[in-house]
Amino acid sequence: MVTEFRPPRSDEMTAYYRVLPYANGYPSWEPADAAWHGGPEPWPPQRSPASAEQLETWATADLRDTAFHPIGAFVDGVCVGGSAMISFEVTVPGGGTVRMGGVTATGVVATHRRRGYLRRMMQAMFDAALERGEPLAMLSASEGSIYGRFGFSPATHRTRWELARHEAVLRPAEPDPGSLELVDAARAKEAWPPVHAEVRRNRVGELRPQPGRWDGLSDEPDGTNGPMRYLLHRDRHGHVDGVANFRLPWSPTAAHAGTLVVEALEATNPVAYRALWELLIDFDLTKTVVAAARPRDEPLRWMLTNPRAMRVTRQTDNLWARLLDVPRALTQRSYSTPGELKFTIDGDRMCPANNGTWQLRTTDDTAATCVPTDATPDMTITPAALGSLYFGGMSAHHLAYAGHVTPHTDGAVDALSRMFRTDPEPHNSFGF
Ligand SMILES: CC(=O)SCCNC(=O)CCNC(=O)[C@H](O)C(C)(C)COP(=O)(O)OP(=O)(O)OC[C@H]1O[C@@H](n2cnc3c(N)ncnc32)[C@H](O)[C@@H]1OP(=O)(O)O
Repeated sequence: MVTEFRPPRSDEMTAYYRVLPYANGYPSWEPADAAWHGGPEPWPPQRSPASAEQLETWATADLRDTAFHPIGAFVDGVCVGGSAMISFEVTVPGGGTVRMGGVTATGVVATHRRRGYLRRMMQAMFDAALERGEPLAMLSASEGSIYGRFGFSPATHRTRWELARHEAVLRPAEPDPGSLELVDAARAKEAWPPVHAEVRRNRVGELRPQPGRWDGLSDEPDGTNGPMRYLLHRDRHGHVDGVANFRLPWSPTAAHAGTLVVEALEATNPVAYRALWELLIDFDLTKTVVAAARPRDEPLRWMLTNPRAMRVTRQTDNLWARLLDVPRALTQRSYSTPGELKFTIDGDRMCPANNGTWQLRTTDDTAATCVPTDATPDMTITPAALGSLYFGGMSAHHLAYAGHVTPHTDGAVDALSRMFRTDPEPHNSFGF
């Protein structure tokens, strides 16, 4: 038996897709009570396996895409597993961007699982990302127990909340000098990228969108979910500074009838943000608003006269991060305070160059250095914990309490927390 882990050849691309759950109509994520989509179903609606034509379309597009790096597991020439990394840029603390390999499209056929094929594909993808100069990897995890062993750890989070219309009363504010407009998909496609570009500059965790990111926006109904609706906000000068899209799905049950589902809402300033929500939370003939992929630190809560009216129905990790090249990644973000930390990493089997003791020095001008040192470390950090700390959304104290950070000197965890924490929290509004 010959087992290989390598990129699929162009004539193997459709076989490669056939091993992936989403191409087969199999579920792609775990069931959950309050599903990520707005509806009440715990799993996404059933999909048919992709047609031969669909597979060809994906293959043609992905073969042209220089940012798409597929990998396959082949047994005697037959593809039994697949994964891919997409080259992205992600916003990091300080507002800069870092090159990142986003792991996606992962599956091993059910007959070949638990034989180490994913581990081998992951190692090959890490090695290739390092060669391309990507010091970070990220992914969204189908199940929470799989990816910690590869050094990933939650870096951004998302929240699903519901708001009953009769309780959704906003605190008074100055009148909005701008305006709102309902538009079609073609207009939304034009308006969205510049709004997202500005949001992305100011939000740690946001990704530079892939080409074609908004191509799928449409006015066509999606079964009982109905058509997508698009709402723009313009400032007093007519510049678009906020966009939202939402649906009004049909429901067979009285309990879920009258739900307005907000798919996404992005605004570059608080006035646009408030104006978009003001319309959506008081939409005639609805009774509930559901937003399924929102940041944990949603300011709308604090615009309500009754903050408790926003009921969180699900909160979990979103993107997980993994530092592939510790010194390179750490010197590409900036830090809240100047300082110096010496920390040890050991046990990183997949990226062994990360092991050792490092001295991280940050200064007022936000430049940082990270070099090997023989000095006594202030703490030991697990490779995975560094992924959570990197984006600044995870408490160093929590990680120490849970045993992921072991302090060796007094005040080490306080210093780690002061230097790494970010506000607002990291968030990313779309995945990959
Ligand atoms: C980033 C994304 O794309 S998320 C989508 C992931 N895909 C899916 O969930 C689809 C269904 N599942 C699958 O196709 C496969 O089970 C995969 C891809 C998750 C894992 O592939 P495998 O080849 O079976 O994984 P592999 O044998 O390399 O396992 C490596 C380790 O992870 C563990 N592991 C693998 N899958 C799971 C799981 N679902 N739950 C818990 N542990 C798991 C293995 O036990 C093994 O543990 P070890 O390090 O202690 O030896």
